[in-house]
Amino acid sequence: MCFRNRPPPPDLSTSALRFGILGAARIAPTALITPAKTHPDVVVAAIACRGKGRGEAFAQKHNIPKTFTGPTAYQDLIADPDIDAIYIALPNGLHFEWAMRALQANKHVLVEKPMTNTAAEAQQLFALASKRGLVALEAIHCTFHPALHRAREIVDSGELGHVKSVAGTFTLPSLLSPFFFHSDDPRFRYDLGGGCMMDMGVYPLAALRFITASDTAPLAVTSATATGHALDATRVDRGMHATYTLPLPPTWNPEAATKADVTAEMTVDFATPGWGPFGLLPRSIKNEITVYLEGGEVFVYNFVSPGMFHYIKVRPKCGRTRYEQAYRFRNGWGKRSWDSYRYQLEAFVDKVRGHSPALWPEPVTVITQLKIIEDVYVKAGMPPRCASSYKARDA
Ligand SMILES: NC(=O)C1=CN([C@@H]2O[C@H](COP(=O)(O)OP(=O)(O)OC[C@H]3O[C@@H](n4cnc5c(N)ncnc54)[C@H](OP(=O)(O)O)[C@@H]3O)[C@@H](O)[C@H]2O)C=CC1
Ligand SMILES: O=C1OC[C@@H](O)[C@H](O)[C@H]1O
Repeated sequence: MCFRNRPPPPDLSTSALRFGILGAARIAPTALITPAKTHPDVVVAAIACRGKGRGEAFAQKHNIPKTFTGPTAYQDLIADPDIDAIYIALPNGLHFEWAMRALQANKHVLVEKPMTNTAAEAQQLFALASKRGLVALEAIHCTFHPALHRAREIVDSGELGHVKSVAGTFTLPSLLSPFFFHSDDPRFRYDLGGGCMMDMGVYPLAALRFITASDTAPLAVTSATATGHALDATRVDRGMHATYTLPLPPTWNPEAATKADVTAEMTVDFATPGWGPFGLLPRSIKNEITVYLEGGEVFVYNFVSPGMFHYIKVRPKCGRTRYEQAYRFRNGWGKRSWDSYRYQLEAFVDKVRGHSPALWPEPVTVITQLKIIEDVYVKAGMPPRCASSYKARDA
């Protein structure tokens, strides 16, 4: 548990950005409702939920003034002229349709990760946003946190020389898995864009691309091994291990850029089995990135939720190991109390307001990541996630 000073609630300006949420999702309070409480320019104004009772209870619990329920709830919320931006916290396979519908209604969109099921869909979505002058952001929150920026800075500083390889792991032990997911979770449904690579996989992939400044470069997938989920073993991955070659900018590692010897590796799992006799010994949660450089290693503990707690271990081959933490940017910007979701919201609002966010992923970053995910599935012998049947009228 983390005890940190919370700043007092800000005065809301009357012109604050008015968010509507699609889906009374578990992640909505963490990703938007709580961060919005400390953002002076954001109001969560409406929630849309298919179930009447659930929607009303959610609205009451989170003090959301307007509730849309029933089969047309999502479309009704999107059509509300009182709403400026839509937060889409639906199963992955529905992101494209509802983000497109929201953009068509001239709303900005904050879309949960992964942005869409396919790279082509993300391309279409960004094209529409750009055509209409709207903001579209994929909510890979950890890359907005100063901790990942600091790790990138250390790697980039050259103090440990050139990058040789990078590894990211985000796994949950099988013992804890049932506390996180029900058996009917959309994460296990192929038709809803499920699979561990689509879910937990987006974090190490985005983080290792970000920390090594290869976030706009196409990674070549060199191997991928999926462990099928018991509910749909040939299409839905419970776990995924993938390796890549990483085209780092030549200024970083000229030798490697020509020999393509910078490698990346990632492992994700919804439910890593135990080990030892009969697999009875439990594993722990793993949530870490390591960059191996010529002169040592940079290790980030808890790269997924660094706002809660994290550390960056810089371990030179010669010399003393040091530990760093970064809850604010080096220039002092940010707040110790902000988590990654709060930094992400700050960036979103800055973009809508025409200011320069501390980080803004270009469409190519998001589209490339989805293409890499498609390649991973193919390499692992599983079908890439299916495209939405939704046909946008204005795309
Ligand atoms: N940024 C982050 O840290 C996290 C992001 N996520 C992402 O957020 C999204 C939602 O995840 P999570 O909060 O766990 O999801 P939940 O299962 O808690 O909620 C999903 C919502 O989707 C709606 N929904 C609409 N159609 C369906 C359907 N066919 N089956 C199931 N639900 C449906 C439901 O809304 P209704 O209320 O209308 O019934 C439900 O509330 C995912 O894309 C996931 O990847 C998830 C966890 C963490
Ligand atoms: O942070 C997370 O951890 C567990 C995942 O299933 C979830 O979707 C993800 O965003």
